[in-house]
Amino acid sequence: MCGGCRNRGRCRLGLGEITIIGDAAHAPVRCAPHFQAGPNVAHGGWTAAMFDDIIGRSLTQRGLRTVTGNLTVDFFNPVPVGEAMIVEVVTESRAGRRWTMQAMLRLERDPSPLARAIGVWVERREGHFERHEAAMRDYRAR
Ligand SMILES: CCCCCCCC(=O)SCCNC(=O)CCNC(=O)[C@H](O)C(C)(C)COP(=O)(O)OP(=O)(O)OC[C@H]1O[C@@H](n2cnc3c(N)ncnc32)[C@H](O)[C@@H]1OP(=O)(O)O
Repeated sequence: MCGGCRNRGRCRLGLGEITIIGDAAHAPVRCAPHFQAGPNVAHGGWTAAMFDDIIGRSLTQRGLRTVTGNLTVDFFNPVPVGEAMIVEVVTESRAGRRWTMQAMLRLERDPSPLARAIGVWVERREGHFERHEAAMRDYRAR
């Protein structure tokens, strides 16, 4: 679970446990009603956040300490609210610290993709968060 939900013990995005199989992964997801945009349709930002979290956590579960470098989402069909869906993640390639990842979102019982994400995750250098904290301290002191 991400830092925002860990203390609550519940993923507010509605994302389930990730199963890792080699360099691929899958997870059950369900868009909660508070992320509704159009009638019974998920906000596109939910779909992007869901992909970001699932791909990032799948890498974390593989022992890789990464952050999202970039993320592109293709929206093929409206994503329903409250419906059981599956996200499938594959590793496209690795070059140095850069991992190119792809993921698909589909209904639990239908193979057609609703949305696809492709992006680059970058392995963090040691002290990543400490440098960020220090930069913010400097900024606030200005
Ligand atoms: C457990 C909960 C999991 C939840 C998952 C959620 C994931 C997230 O949302 S993370 C938050 C969003 N992302 C961020 O905040 C990242 C902000 N960016 C940064 O901190 C830095 O730009 C960072 C770490 C990506 C790169 O900085 P730095 O470590 O100095 O690396 P740098 O030397 O510039 O680049 C390293 C490599 O990455 C590549 N790279 C850097 N930035 C990007 C980018 N935006 N896109 C693609 N590639 C990139 C570089 O080209 C370089 O490649 P190569 O080694 O082949 O030359």
